[in-house]
Amino acid sequence: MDHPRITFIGAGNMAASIVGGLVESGQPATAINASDPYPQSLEKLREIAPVITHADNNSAVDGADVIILAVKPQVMADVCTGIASAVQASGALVISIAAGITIDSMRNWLGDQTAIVRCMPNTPALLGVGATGLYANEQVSEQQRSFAENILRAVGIIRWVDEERALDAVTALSGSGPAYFFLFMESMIDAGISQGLDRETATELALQTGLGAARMAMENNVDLVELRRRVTSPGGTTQAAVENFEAQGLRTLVSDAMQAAAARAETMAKEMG
Ligand SMILES: NC(=O)C1=CN([C@@H]2O[C@H](COP(=O)(O)OP(=O)(O)OC[C@H]3O[C@@H](n4cnc5c(N)ncnc54)[C@H](OP(=O)(O)O)[C@@H]3O)[C@@H](O)[C@H]2O)C=CC1
Ligand SMILES: O=C(O)[C@@H]1CCC=N1
Repeated sequence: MDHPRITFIGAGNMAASIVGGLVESGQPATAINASDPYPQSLEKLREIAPVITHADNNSAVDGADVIILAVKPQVMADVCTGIASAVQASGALVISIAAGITIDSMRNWLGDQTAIVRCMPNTPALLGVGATGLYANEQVSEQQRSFAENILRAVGIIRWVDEERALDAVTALSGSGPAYFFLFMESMIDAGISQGLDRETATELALQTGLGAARMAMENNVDLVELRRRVTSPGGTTQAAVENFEAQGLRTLVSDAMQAAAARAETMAKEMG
C-alpha cells in the first residue's frame, strides 16, 4: 500500500498542522478524510489541502486504514464510543494525540483488540519542526508502526518510547515545552525593557538569541555544557548571570515544573479515563 487512507476526527490546530505536513510529504489529499462538528474548522482544513470532509465521524471512518483522534481529551470518551463499531469493523490503526488519555481507556471505549498508537506531538509541528513521542500497543503491526512513523515524521522528529508511562515525561518535556521557552523569552524581554531597551528591540534580540542558541545546540557537534562554557568568560557578565540562576535554584524550578506537568497528565488520565 503506497499511501494509507487517513481519517482525522477533529479538524483543529493539531490536525491542520499534520495535514499540512502530510500533503507536503506526498500524501494525496484525496486519501485524507476529516470530520468535525464545526463546519468552519473543516473549511479551514480545506484551505490547506482539498481533503474530503464529513460532518459525521462514522462516515469519515468508513474505509480508513488509519484514524487519527485529534480532539480534546475531554470529548475523547464520547468520540471513541461513537465510532467503536466502525473502528472494529475496519481493523484500522487508531492514533491518539490527546494528552493524558491512556491506551487502556481507549481499548475500553473502542474494543479490546484495537491497534492503538498513543503519541504526544507539540505545536512547532505547525512549522514542520515538531517533536513527537510515540508508544504502540501489542496489536499494532509492523506496517501500522511505519504508517504512524511516516505521519508524525511529516511534521518533525519522532521518538518511540518502550513504556506508555514515558509519554507523561514526553508531555512534560516536549509537549508542554514550547510554552516554557516562550515564558523564558517573555521574561528576558521584560528584563531587557526594565534595563532601558524598547520593546521591539528587546523582543527582536531575545527571539534571535533563542533561535541562534537552539541552532548552535543542534548543528554544532558540541555538548550544551561546552557551548555554555564558550559564552562564559571567566569573571565576566555571563558568569554573573548564570551564578545567579544556579543560586536561585533554576534547575530545581525546572524539575519541579516538569514534575507538575507529568503529574497533571496522570491525573487527567484518571479524570477522563
Ligand atoms: N496544543 C498543543 O500543544 C498540543 C495538543 N495536543 C492534543 O491534541 C489534541 C487536539 O488539540 P488542538 O488541535 O489544539 O485542539 P482544537 O480544539 O484546535 O481541535 C479539536 C477539534 O475537535 C473538534 N471536535 C470537538 N468535538 C468533536 C467531535 N465529537 N467529533 C469530532 N470533532 C470534534 C473541535 O471542534 P469545536 O471547536 O467545535 O469544539 C475542534 O475543531 C488534544 O487532545 C490535545 O491534548 C497534543 C500535543 C500538543
Ligand atoms: O497543555 C496541555 O495539556 C497540552 C498537552 C501538551 C501541550 N498542550
